[in-house]
Amino acid sequence: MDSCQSDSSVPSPEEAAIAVEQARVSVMYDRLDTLRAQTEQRLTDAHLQERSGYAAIVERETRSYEHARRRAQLSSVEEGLCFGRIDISYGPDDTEARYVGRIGLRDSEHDTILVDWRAPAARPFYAATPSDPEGITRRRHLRVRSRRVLGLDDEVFDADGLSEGDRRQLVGEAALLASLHRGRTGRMADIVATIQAEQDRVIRAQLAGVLVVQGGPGTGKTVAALHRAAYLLYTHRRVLERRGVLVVGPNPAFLRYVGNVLPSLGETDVVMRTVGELFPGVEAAAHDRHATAVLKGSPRMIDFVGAAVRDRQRSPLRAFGEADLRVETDAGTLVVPADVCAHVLETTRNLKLPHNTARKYLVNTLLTELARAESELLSRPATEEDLPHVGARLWHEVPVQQALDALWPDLTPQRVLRDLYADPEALALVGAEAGVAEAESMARRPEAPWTVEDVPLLDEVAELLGQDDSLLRARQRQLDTEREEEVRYAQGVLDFTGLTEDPAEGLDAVTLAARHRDSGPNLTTADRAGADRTWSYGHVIVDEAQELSPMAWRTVMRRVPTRSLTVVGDVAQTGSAAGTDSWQGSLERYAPGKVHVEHLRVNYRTPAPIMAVAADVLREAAPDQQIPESVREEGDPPRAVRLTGLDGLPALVAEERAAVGEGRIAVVTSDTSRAETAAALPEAGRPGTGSDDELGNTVVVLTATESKGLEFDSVIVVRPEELLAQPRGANDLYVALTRATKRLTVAHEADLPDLLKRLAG
Ligand SMILES: Nc1ncnc2c1ncn2[C@@H]1O[C@H](COP(=O)(O)OP(=O)(O)OP(=O)(O)O)[C@@H](O)[C@H]1O
Repeated sequence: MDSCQSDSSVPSPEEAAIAVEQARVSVMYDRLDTLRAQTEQRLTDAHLQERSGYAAIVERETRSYEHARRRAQLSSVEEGLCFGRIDISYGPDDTEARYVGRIGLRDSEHDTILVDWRAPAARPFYAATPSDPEGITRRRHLRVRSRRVLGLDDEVFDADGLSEGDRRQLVGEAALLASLHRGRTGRMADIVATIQAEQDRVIRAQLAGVLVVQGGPGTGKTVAALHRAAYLLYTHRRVLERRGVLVVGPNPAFLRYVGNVLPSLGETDVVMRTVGELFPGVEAAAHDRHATAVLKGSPRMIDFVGAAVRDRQRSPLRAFGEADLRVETDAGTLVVPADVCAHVLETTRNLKLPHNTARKYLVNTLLTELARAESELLSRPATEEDLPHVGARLWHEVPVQQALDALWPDLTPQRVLRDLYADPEALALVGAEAGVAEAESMARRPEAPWTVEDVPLLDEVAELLGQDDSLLRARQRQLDTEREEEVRYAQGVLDFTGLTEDPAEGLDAVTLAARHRDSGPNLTTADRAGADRTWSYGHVIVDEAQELSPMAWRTVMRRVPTRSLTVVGDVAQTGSAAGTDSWQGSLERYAPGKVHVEHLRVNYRTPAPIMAVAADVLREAAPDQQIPESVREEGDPPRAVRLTGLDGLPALVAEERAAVGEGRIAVVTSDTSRAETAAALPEAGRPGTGSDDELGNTVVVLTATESKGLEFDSVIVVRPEELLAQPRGANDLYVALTRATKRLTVAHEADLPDLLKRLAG
């Protein structure tokens, strides 16, 4: 079937080529349909399998899971199944046409008809350049919609005939530009059909070591990092399927924005988190004020946190204001003398065990001393062997527990920090001990929510506390609930298959659930990894990594002891108070000699006229940084508009709506003007409102920080003078200006800042 042929009886060369490709593509879709039908059938067969016995049931469940996975993968590749072809020359008259697509396909004879984009055989499709064609004579991009081949873009690699300018030409320029001109939807799309050579190097880099991808705004760092995750999962599936991949992003709105890309590439087993979500059980989204954020992110917090935990290990004098330990019990007042208490405390500390583990030693030793005191008080001599039993009995008396808890309590990370923040005296004491004079600035109410900056501190405390019983207990409760669920599920399996419980054979729902759990098909690696603070991931990708503080890096590194990371960011966009301005400075200590930096230099987002405005700001924000070169030379001229108040914003937004049609508009403000701007535009969406589709709104109001990593057809930057007055003002303004894919308006009330004078002309 070829709908693209014209009515004329002689097709043009392009029409003829399209007809040839249509025939090939149709074969691929036919094969896809066959595979889908087969998978569906296997899934049904697995469900109906009649063999009984544990092994058969477990096998069936495992197979069902695998078939369901395959079904999901086959259905995610419908659009754009095949998007490219390379012609490889092995000699005169010996050419192979190799097709590249979202997955690999073989025909019924087992011959390859489509190569997975991640396979080594597909590499030349992305990596070939006119100066290094990698053995291919032609690269062809196929434009396919709804199974129809609509058009072709060819690049012929005839290196001899090319000028230097042509050599620098981008890979598949026509296909790339077509994809860049598309309007924005509020969700990032995959770029599998138009990955560029410099991005391909990043995507296919080796798994080991720390790969830093440094690049200006819009150079495709994020999208390349996500494709790298898909590539690594494909290439190193056995390692990564077991250990999982973690992607750390700057904020929840960003994670939702990019959340489509991996599923569209057929990958769902990736854990996505912000730094504020890295500590299971805590979901922090708010940030501390600038100075507090700097303090909490600084390595000085390592000593501070250590001092905070030591502060909970107290002498009777510190805990009760008395040198001896005195406890009122049923038998009378028991006394452990000050020197004995001091000795026990010192010995416990010298064990150098985590706090909650060491507590067990301290409690047992002091219970023995209290037992000795009781036997003396009652004049009832007890042997050394008796004392532990007496101590165990004393532990059941509430005043005993309270007294020992006051000396060396069982702690959770949350409790350590919450108590400390709520107690200015303790803050001052701990600060003095750790040399942090400004510690009191961290004071706050106990009910205040956790901030993103607290999360690395919680993680640090957790390390010092060791295995925490209360968390274990919570986990145990969770496991119990899961187990109940599994039993219910297993019961369902039994009911569904018509197998009845047979206690004689041991076939019951509980045992089946246990078997099922051991084979583990229903709990994915991502599920398990995400819930476990001490999980070691196979690979970690950190996006907008310039925002991470030294303390946040420690938290991330704990999750990847092998130091297999992809770190993506732009030191010129650092807005966070404690963020990075040198990759080597932040990372070298964790992986000496293993940090490798790749640069992305081409901007795929911002047209040249807008980038020129941003470049003036970049020279101020980060004079050493290279200005990315825009792929798109043309674009609407950016403009400055003077407002007399924010009530002028709705009219500006209306103009932009008219200009971008279905496209999306962001109004970017300073932190101080955010509320006022949102009030002036009540119809606009705002992140953090909890709605999943907040970025799907046509118009959104964002601060520069919230806009990180996102992009919009039109951007209105409000009150640039206020953005510049923020602590990393020039960086914030740079971020705001570079969000635009088509149009930029700067709405100012004060005089236009000098940095933006280009807009005045
Ligand atoms: N090879 C490509 N083909 C098509 N589109 C691309 C390509 N590379 C990048 N893009 C598009 O360019 C835009 C910018 O990419 P991305 O957001 O990954 O850049 P970034 O470097 O992370 O930017 P920022 O630093 O501002 O967060 C996205 O819309 C992305 O889809």
